[in-house]
Order: sequence, then C-alpha cells, then structure tokens
Amino acid sequence: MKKARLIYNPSSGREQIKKHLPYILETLEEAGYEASAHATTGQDSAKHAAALACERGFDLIIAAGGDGTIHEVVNGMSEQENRPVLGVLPGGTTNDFARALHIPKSIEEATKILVNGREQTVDIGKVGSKYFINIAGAGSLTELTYEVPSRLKTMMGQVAYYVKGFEKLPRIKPTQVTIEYDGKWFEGEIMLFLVSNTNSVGGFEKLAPDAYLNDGMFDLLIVKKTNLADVVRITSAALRGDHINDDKVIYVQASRIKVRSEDDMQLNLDGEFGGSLPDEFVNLHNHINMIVPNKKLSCFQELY
Ligand SMILES: Nc1ncnc2c1ncn2[C@@H]1O[C@H](COP(=O)(O)OP(=O)(O)OP(=O)(O)O)[C@@H](O)[C@H]1O
Repeated sequence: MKKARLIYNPSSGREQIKKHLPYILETLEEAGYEASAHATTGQDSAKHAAALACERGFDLIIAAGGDGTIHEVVNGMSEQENRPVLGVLPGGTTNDFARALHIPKSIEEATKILVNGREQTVDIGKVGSKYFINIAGAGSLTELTYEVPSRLKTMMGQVAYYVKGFEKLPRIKPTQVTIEYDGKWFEGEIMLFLVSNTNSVGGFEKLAPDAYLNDGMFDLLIVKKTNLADVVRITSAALRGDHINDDKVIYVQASRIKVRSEDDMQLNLDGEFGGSLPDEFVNLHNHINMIVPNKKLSCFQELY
C-alpha cells in the first residue's frame, strides 16, 4: 500500500488546514493511501519531517501551509536520495507557489488534485547548501519583505507588502555587484536581482514571463541603479509584464548564476531569509516530482 505523509503548519493562514484535517486524510485513504500527518512546531520542523519521510520510504509528501512551509519541505527533501512525490495544499496567507501551479485556494478542491492530478517534474534552485522552489533574490528592494509585521501580513495579505514597500522606497540604495551567468557578465550598481524558477511571483503574474518550472533554466531579472520615479514606473510595468523591455532592466535565462559583491547582500529565498552572498545559484533540472492539476499549465514547458 502506498504511504502519504501530510506535513502541515497548524498556525499558518487562517488555520484552514487544521480544520480540514479529517477531510484530507479521508480523501487520501479513499484514494488508496495509508495517510498520516505531522503538525509542524516551529522553525525547521517541516524540513526535518520531510527529510524523515524520505528516509522512511513514503510515496507522497504533502506540504500544507504557506510558502514558508513549502520552502522548508523542499529543503528537507532536496538533499535526500529517495525523494517521494510532492503535493501542495495552500494554507498560508500568500501561497505564491500554489498560485503559480494553479492549485486552487479551496482546501477541498486542492485535496482533490492530490488524488486526481498528474505527476510533473520540476526544477529546484540550489544556492550554497540551501534550496528554493519559487524565487531567490537580493538587493535593497527585496529586503522590504522582511519588514512587514506578521500581524499586518495576515490581515492584509499581499497588499501589506506594497503599502509597506512604497513607504520605504526613498531609503533604497543601489549595490555594486558582479553577476556571471552561463559565461556572460554584468558588472554595475543594481537595485535588486531576482533568480526566478516560476513565471508568477508575489502577485506579479508576469514577473518572469518566459520562466518554466521544468526547463532547467532560471530567469534572471536585474534592475539597474535608478531613481525613485523609475522604480515606481518599472514596478507598475511589471504588473503587466512590460518591465522586461525597460532600459533599466536586464532579463535573461541561465542555468548557473554567480553573484559577488563587496557589500553585504542578504539573500531572500522563497520569501524567507536565506543567508548572505557571495554564492552560486545552480538549477537542479527535474529534481522533484510534483502532483499538479491535470490540465495544460502555463508554468510548464510542453515537451510532447
Ligand atoms: N506550530 C507552529 N506555531 C507557530 N509557528 C510555526 C509552527 N509551525 C511552523 N511555524 C512557522 O511558520 C512559518 C511558516 O509559515 P507558513 O509559510 O506556513 O504560513 P504563513 O506565514 O501564514 O503563510 P505565507 O508564507 O504564505 O505568508 C515558519 O517560519 C515556521 O517556523
């Protein structure tokens, strides 16, 4: 019998996963799984639970919670030799990654996808000893996301980022960097760089319009040194996907990206703090097998 391990954050979002626990486990059992659950307790709990589920030979791991929980589960799985199939239930406040995969916000609908969906391999990003599934970035602009208090975040969701972000814009300083991507170079002052694995990030559905989760490539987005008015202009163009043609923006694809800077640059991985640079971003092609909605999805390159 196939074994499924649900790793859920009982505190994420509006505690929807906890409320639906009997429904989720029952649906998995009806689909032929022997299903069990692990409630996370705090930092790294989901990561350790995921590593253990790999070692114990589970067939399916379900990351249920917000982007932070998915990020931890991916980190727990990625180093392991035996990697079960990964499913996602969106239970957080933002659920960026679930949205990129077109997984519905309703827990019941998302649970049905776990049993009716199809398997699809996805690329995983590695930087130093850490992994990311959605996006990595650094530069003063990306540091804004840490400053949103969690209560505000829960109440207002994504809007909180923008409100808080615009308030802090005048204090953003450029950083001098050298970025090497697949043998090419960029040297100069930047506002931020993003290494994206998916096309939709943080409510910007066309942030990296050519990014596919299964193409073995990252989409690298660099915003060069610019003034406040330009940052506002580029940000609003980014909502429509028009930013990639901007003079101040570099948008390329690469599978290995090395970033160096004399300044201290803090990394943001999937919205979480991810250590400091310098380091190299490596695309691990088709590293994890996921369950996704059984229809054509814009985040995957058609290979057939
Ligand atoms: N039982 C728990 N009580 C409190 N915090 C927890 C618990 N389990 C995990 N955490 C913490 O929750 C964070 C992850 O939250 P998660 O991403 O799942 O939800 P969220 O913050 O509501 O949603 P989002 O990331 O989508 O905004 C991690 O920092 C982890 O340490």
